[in-house]
Amino acid sequence: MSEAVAELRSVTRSFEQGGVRIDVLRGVDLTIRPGEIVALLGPSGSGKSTLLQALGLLEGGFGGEIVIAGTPAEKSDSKARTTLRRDHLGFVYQFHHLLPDFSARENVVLPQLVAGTDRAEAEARSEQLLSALGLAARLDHRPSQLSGGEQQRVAVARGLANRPDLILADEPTGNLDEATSDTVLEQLLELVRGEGSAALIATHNERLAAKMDRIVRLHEGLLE
Ligand SMILES: Nc1ncnc2c1ncn2[C@@H]1O[C@H](COP(=O)(O)OP(=O)(O)OP(=O)(O)O)[C@@H](O)[C@H]1O
Repeated sequence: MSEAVAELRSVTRSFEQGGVRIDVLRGVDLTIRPGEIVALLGPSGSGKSTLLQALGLLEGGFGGEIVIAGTPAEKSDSKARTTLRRDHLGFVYQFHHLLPDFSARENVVLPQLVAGTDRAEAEARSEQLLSALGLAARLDHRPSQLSGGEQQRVAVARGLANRPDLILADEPTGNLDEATSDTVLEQLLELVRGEGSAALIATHNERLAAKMDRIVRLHEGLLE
């Protein structure tokens, strides 16, 4: 059996607001295997973003165990978490957060340079990913010169740029119209499968979730 790319064991997270405590995650267990594409479903406010944040290693405050590529993250210091994130994780958000002053190509090149890839290789990788997403003619456009669906595709390319073992996607097509959302998600799934990455993709959309390998649902703080 190959090692899990990520594991949550009895993960908890509570928030306190106005003296009221909400237990958002109440003991979540989840194992994601290499190459597995998992849909994370649950109503608004059920904790999907919170669960993705547990795996994203940027936020604290979680109980239980979070294991990325065999390394228990809660026992790692912030430098080690940054390394884990850089070496194993890729992120795609609902709103693209592209750098407005950089071209599509540069937005995909930059995270690779940060990770130590040389520029020629990073540029080739960016062109390959953006072309696979139908953006070969948009490499030098800035985000403001791209449509919403095109911007989101650049964000997908950026999330995949460093060949992560696990993509964490929070409503990656949530701000797009239905037809565009379907196209972008299909392309995301095809690319992720082609690359052999695993993915955890939060969505409200059952139809899109059905195209993934497995569905997990958040209900009252637990996965079912
Ligand atoms: N920083 C915070 N402080 C207080 N409460 C929070 C915080 N972050 C999240 N919550 C609460 O935790 C619950 C789960 O939020 P979360 O964003 O994880 O849900 P979600 O399933 O992703 O929702 P949506 O589908 O609407 O994006 C919500 O009730 C939210 O108000």
